[in-house]
Amino acid sequence: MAIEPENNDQTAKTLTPPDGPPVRADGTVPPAVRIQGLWKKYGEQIAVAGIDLTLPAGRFIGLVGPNGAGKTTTLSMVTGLLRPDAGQVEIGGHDVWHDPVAVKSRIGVLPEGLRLFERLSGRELLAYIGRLRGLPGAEVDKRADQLLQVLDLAGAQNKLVVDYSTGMRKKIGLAAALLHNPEVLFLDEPFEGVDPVSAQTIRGVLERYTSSGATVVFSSHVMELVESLCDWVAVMAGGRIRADGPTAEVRGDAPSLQDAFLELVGANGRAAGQDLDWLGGGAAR
Ligand SMILES: Nc1ncnc2c1ncn2[C@@H]1O[C@H](COP(=O)(O)OP(=O)(O)OP(=O)(O)O)[C@@H](O)[C@H]1O
Repeated sequence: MAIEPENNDQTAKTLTPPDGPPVRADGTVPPAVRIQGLWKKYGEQIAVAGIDLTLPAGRFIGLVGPNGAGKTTTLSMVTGLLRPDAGQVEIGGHDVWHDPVAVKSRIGVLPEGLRLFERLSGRELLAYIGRLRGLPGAEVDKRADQLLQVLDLAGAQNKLVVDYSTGMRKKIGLAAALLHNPEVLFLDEPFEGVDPVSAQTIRGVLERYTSSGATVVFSSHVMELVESLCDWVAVMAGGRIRADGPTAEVRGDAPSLQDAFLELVGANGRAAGQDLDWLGGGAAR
């Protein structure tokens, strides 16, 4: 499918946010994300139990928590993909549900279980997303070339997305989320299923992106990764925020963020498989 680029500078000016965090008229910078009283229940299951959380702009932020903590549900509500039962979310000072266009032009999202247009090539997918974002064709071409190159997808740019591997899907999804140079990028488990070389590549792209003043919020279970990448963390468990703040503060006196995390979510000292006395090659069957 050929998508002809069209020059539409005016729309691009409206939709493309400036580099770095936005500044209010009084010179202050609104937080990247402000969450107040956010609730979500699925039937009787409380997934998110009325959380309040403020994430500052220009940081590399990790949202961590055990399986079922409510991370995906929170990120889905914060990015406008899932309607909360109650509560309010603002991105850069704009309400996610009352001002969706302003919010969506400022954010990039790599959701969990990413759905892509499978019958487009990687290159066509970026061209299509660029047009949806209102970017001029020539600018989309330039950015797509650079993103495909940096993410090591240039050789696969004409391959259909349906034929991409898991890691390649993450990378083309990341390219699509970055194409319009958002102020805040939300990534749900961006490193899951990604080989160490690709993980290093993604990491480099994200570090470069935050160094220019943009904000990354990503969820992960890999504590070493979060500790080495993030300067701010929020720890979730049972639908609540257990701790949040600069990584060093949340870690406190614990030897590592992993230890602090286990303490915070109440998993320290939990018996690890003592009851499985039948398990193991040498045990009687
Ligand atoms: N669509 C749904 N219907 C019913 N329950 C759901 C649904 N989505 C999530 N839940 C429940 O809500 C809770 C939070 O789930 P969520 O996926 O947000 O957690 P998570 O922290 O992202 O977990 P993981 O790290 O395993 O991906 C869990 O108990 C889960 O079973």
